[in-house]
Amino acid sequence: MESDSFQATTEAFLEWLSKIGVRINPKMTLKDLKSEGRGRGVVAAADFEEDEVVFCIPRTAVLNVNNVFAGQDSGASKEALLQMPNWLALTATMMSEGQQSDSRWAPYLAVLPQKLDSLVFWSEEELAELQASSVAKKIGRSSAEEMFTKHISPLGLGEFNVELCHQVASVIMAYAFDIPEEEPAKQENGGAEGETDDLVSDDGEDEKTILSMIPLADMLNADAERNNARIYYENEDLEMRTIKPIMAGEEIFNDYGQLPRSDLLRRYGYVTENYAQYDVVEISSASIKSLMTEKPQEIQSGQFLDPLTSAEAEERVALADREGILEDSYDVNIANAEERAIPDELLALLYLFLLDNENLEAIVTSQSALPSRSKLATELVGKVLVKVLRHREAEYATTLEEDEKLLQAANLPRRTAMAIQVRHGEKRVLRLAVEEAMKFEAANKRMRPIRGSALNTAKNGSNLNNKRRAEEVSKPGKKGRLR
Ligand SMILES: C[S@@+](CC[C@H](N)C(=O)[O-])C[C@H]1O[C@@H](n2cnc3c(N)ncnc32)[C@H](O)[C@@H]1O
Repeated sequence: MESDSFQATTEAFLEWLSKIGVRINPKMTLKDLKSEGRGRGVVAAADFEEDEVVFCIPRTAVLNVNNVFAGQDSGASKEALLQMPNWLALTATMMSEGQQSDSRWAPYLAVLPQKLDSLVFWSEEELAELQASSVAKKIGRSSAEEMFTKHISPLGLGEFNVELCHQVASVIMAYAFDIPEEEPAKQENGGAEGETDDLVSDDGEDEKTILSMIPLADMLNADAERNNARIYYENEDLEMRTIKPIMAGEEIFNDYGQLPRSDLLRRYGYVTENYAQYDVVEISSASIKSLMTEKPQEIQSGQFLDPLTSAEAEERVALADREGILEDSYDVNIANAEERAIPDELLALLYLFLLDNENLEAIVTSQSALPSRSKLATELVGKVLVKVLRHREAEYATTLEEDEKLLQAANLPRRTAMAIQVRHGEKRVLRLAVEEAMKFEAANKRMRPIRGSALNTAKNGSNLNNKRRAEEVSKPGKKGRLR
């Protein structure tokens, strides 16, 4: 029976862990949580205090390129692996270990899943349910395949096929940790220059890290607000410790990061409501430019903003670039204590598109600079932003309300339900941003004129004298972020 073999594999894994020196707090258990949709998970069998060790893993038990090739100074395989990005080198290493029945890590490899629900495995039809979510363009299936063929195929690992590579690489994406490298190994690891390792995040610090599979540490599930443990790397051993008291019967959760559900689905193949707070929608600067150039925009009934010519739009885009606020796309979020829903840079781009010629020239010649956020948020910027956000929402094939109805229906296939949750969350982000943009009320005095308008625009803008302007500017010619 499947559950018998699942249990037997778990037991063999636990036995192996103790043989290789992993010390496990007897108060933790590794449980079958399949009925709750979470595979295996770590559960407290008795109460834990805050900062108690759940388990301790010697570095030698970790599966990474250094440990697999420990003691081997050079050699064709190792040399080839060192030329690859980290995630690809680990993929090759795991594939190689997976083909050796006497692999030191065999009982560990046996508990790893054959397949996840991460987006790389979705069919075209399933992906279509994500509608206009930007995540659909970030899966990178074919670029990964090019890498497999270029780097892994020539290694002659016996069984090579692209599906197997995807399987292993997706497990790495969902299970691996980037851990600080040990001192003696410092010279040994690293991807080829110029090739980025975008499967895992690097904290951006100088510390050298190595992508590693850490047996048992990767059996912890995660669920945004339920995080109650974390891994510490400072010691010789890697330690999983509680970060708050945990009661008997509670699951022990790691933290996979503040991921929007789109990315959680892409990388880990699941979503939960607790991640909705991190949902995000991308607004491309190209879409804003085309809205500003394509036709007169009705700002409100009978009042129109004339389109810019392509040359005028280009000039403003170049200025945005010079001012350091041009991005390919801007993330609109759900506001929280650390972050605003609508980024300053997006407001600044709209502001530059909407400035009248005199005030545009003042910025071009560095007589004035982009103002602070409160002054960027003019009534006109708000109205145009509402258009941009609604235009973005219209790119999704269904409405927020239709998605709500669909989500209430029982028996949706798992992937369809997850896709609807993602696209529904993104539409909610857009609706909340519209509410915020509608509250913008800073004066429009520097903004381009609106035909048939009661909006307060050019009448003050054209009279603006330099003294008044100087009150609002920060350093003339100052470049850079507004935050
Ligand atoms: C690091 S592993 C955790 C161990 C995993 N449950 C197992 O049985 O191997 C990450 C994977 O666990 C699953 N997972 C983690 N947290 C989850 C959650 N809150 N709900 C559902 N699945 C979860 C997802 O399949 C994810 O890709």
